[in-house]
Amino acid sequence: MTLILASQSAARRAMLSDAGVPHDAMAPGVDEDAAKQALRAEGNDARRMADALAELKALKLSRRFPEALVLGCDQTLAAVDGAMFDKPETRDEAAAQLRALRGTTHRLISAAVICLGGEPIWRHVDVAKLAMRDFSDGWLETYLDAEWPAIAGCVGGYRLEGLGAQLFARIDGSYFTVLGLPLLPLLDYLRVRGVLGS
Ligand SMILES: Nc1nc2c(ncn2[C@H]2C[C@H](O)[C@@H](COP(=O)(O)OP(=O)(O)OP(=O)(O)O)O2)c(=O)[nH]1
Repeated sequence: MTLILASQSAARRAMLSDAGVPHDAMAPGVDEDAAKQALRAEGNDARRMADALAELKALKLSRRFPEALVLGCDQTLAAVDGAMFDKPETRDEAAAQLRALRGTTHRLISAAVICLGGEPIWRHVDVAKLAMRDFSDGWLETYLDAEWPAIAGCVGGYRLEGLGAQLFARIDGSYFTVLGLPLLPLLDYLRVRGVLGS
């Protein structure tokens, strides 16, 4: 049975490929901004947002390919005060987000939903807690000189790998969840489904 990844995320595609999961990747073709706005207006928290957006993406392609397993994913960030951050559109926005997060612990919530025949059949939400150190403004500029615009596609305005490791004092949770996919629970399920060997 084919697995379709309903995602344009390079990180998600790489995680699946590197883990030996055969899949086709396709853009989910949903208006995420409109969906996020509606979900926020309904008062959904970061966890519910991630789960609902992951399902939306998976459902959209599952209706087109009802015979395939379709995986949708989404990641949200909740700051210690409950504020939600998304992907920065400018370097200044990335700087502002990182200044707001430094010296605090925030949560990255990564959700995955699998649909078959237009119906959700599996879902998992995983949370990582990241304690960001109180880095200096000077160090922040060094980081952005090196990492902008590569971090423009990342929730929170950072990549953990590479120089991004210097942002953090401590991380509790899965590396994969930080990169946007609850990979280990997904692999478990794919073994149950017989997509992967056990
Ligand atoms: N390489 C890397 N990517 C990260 C990291 N943290 C988050 N990301 C990326 C993974 C996802 O592509 C993106 C999370 O944003 P979304 O969940 O909205 O996914 P995105 O719009 O990129 O793709 P999709 O909606 O799945 O088509 O941030 C990290 O530490 N390293």
